[in-house]
Amino acid sequence: MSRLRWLTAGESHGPALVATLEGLPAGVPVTTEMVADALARRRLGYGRGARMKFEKDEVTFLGGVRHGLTMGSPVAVMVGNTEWPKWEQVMSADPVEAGVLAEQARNAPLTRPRPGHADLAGMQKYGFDEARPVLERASARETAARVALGAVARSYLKETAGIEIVSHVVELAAAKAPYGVHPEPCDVERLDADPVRCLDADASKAMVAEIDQAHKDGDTLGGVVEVLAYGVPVGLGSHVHWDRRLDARLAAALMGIQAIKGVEVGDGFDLARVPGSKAHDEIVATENGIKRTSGRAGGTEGGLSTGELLRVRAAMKPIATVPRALATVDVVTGEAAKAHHQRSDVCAVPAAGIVAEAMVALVLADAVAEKFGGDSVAETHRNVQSYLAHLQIR
Ligand SMILES: Cc1cc2nc3c(=O)[nH]c(=O)nc-3n(C[C@H](O)[C@H](O)[C@H](O)COP(=O)(O)O)c2cc1C
Ligand SMILES: C=C(O[C@@H]1CC(C(=O)O)=C[C@@H](OP(=O)(O)O)[C@H]1O)C(=O)O
Repeated sequence: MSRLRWLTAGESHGPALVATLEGLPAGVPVTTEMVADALARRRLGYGRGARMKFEKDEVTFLGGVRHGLTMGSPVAVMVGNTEWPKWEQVMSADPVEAGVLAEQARNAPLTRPRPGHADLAGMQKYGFDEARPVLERASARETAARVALGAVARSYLKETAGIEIVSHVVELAAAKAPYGVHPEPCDVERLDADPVRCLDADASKAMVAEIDQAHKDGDTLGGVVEVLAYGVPVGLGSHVHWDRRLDARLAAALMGIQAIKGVEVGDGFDLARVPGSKAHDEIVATENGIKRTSGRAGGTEGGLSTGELLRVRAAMKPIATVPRALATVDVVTGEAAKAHHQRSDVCAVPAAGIVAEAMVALVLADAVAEKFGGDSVAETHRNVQSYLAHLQIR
């Protein structure tokens, strides 16, 4: 089934994140600049914390790419954490003398687990007496590695099938963009220039105001992002088994992003609130072939892509490290305490949109590789063209 395999490793304050992607054909255009640009987009967004301002993402390809093209071998990419020098002892892979560690304020044991994070359950499960070994990996810093692989997957999708992916913020706390299906790709540069990556100017202003207020209140916010994929051919995924369904694969991938608590395909939960006559996309014959009259289903039916615009949404909970710290228990004393808080994002919804784009790209790349195979980009492209040219019903 799955033709692509991918993994990430690395901690938030370790030397680097690394990621590998295996199963791509040869000939996918990939450059360091392409990945660096994708990572720069992940750093965008009003409401992010201090670390985003001073940390740089240092991209190095370790394998799989030569002279700007993949070779068919596993792609390995490293994203350096420029914070590392401050954490060299605290996060050292090799043992460090107790005396040296004791001098490190950063090494103070984190015994007041933060609600909404993996801290407490992770400490209990893995047998740690403080949260550092849990939070280092649970941190959304890891999403930089996914975005790096997502950039490679996007290039593959564009070259082989002409698929383009973009996300935008549709809700941020109480501020909401008007409903729209967006049949044509937007100007991505303009969208990225918006402080919250929202397509509606009035909603964008309201979202910025929400963030300013939360900042003043010592609070944090969540929101909803929508990912649109243009040019997805009919027939990715399948109705024949639950784990082949494209909608299920997209939902799992989006839910796998830190802090994502809900996923919708197309109109999602709203579809449950309207009668069937208003819930589905009717099929009509047009000069350009068979089409749907609306995009409520979000481009999948029965677990298969329909060839219409793919549209999925992900809901992010508010940042869990709330400045006005939440109640917890000090696990050493057993006494009531306030959760650890040093610095944090007020809102990371625009960044979560970029991560969601990467996850959608990886799922679609897997589905394209599975359906069309090929060991070179040219071969995959030929297979896509031939399939589309020979569709019996169109
Ligand atoms: C792009 C991005 C940035 C994030 N930044 C922060 C942050 O600065 N502080 C924080 O407490 N949580 C942040 N989070 C969320 C936490 O990592 C997440 O809430 C936590 O791991 C627990 O979420 P879970 O219950 O979904 O696993 C961020 C998430 C994403 C996707
Ligand atoms: C570093 C990134 O995001 C981090 C995600 C994060 C969390 O708890 O998820 C907490 C913050 O890190 P720190 O605890 O070091 O301040 C964010 O800055 C990043 O996105 O590159």
